[in-house]
Amino acid sequence: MKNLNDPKIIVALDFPSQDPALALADQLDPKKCRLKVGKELFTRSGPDLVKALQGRGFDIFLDLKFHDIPNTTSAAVAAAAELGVWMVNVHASGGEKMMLACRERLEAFGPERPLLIAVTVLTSMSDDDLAGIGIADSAEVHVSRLATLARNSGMDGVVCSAQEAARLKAEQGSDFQLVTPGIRPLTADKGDQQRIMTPADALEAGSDYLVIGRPVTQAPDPLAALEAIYSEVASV
Ligand SMILES: O=C(O)c1cc(=O)[nH]c(=O)n1[C@@H]1O[C@H](COP(=O)(O)O)[C@@H](O)[C@H]1O
Repeated sequence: MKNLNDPKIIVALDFPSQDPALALADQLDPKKCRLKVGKELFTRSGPDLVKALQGRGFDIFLDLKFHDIPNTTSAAVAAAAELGVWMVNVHASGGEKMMLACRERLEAFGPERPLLIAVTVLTSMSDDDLAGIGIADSAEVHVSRLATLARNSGMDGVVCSAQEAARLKAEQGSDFQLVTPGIRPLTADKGDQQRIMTPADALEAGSDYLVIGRPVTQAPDPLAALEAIYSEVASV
């Protein structure tokens, strides 16, 4: 991993409450990773926890995957920007008007606004799961469609599987940020993820940021697990 001032690994702090989240953060280094605060932790511990993590020097990806009518979603994104988070996300399935409203609302925050990212198809979903919600296309095709919609709606990038990264970089261009969860080091369990890739393969494929949760947070020594991933990708 070449540039440690722009850490490419985002550790998902999927903890039930503030204490274990801060305990893990205190074992990590803001020069080596960013942190993701998601639904469970934010619902319990809220903006104060985000501020506590920012106070420790970490950039925060607020992963609340907003998906609602344009007025509601854009107001939520503005609230995230006021919190000073580095990245915030919405569901691309919310549509063009919703995403455009979010982007327009963020303009007021100037160049320091958060990166605005759209979730395409969740990495826990297979082609069969998509069929179950009435989408006959493969995940790869549907992700491409949603990524094009997201770019045309002013998004800075998308959340997708690293399996789709090479195709999306070719289709959307190198500036369009690819944030890829479903990352599994060679020795890790797949868990509930379906569309997975190793950290090194994901970076090779064009991922800009790797979102990694349990392989780090559930490891007996989380810092050692993070360092092992850095070693695994050292040549990329
Ligand atoms: O938006 C996300 O971060 C996200 C999107 C997606 O499609 N899949 C996905 O796993 N995530 C998040 O990425 C993290 C993955 O965690 P692990 O599976 O434990 O590595 C979780 O916090 C998920 O909420």
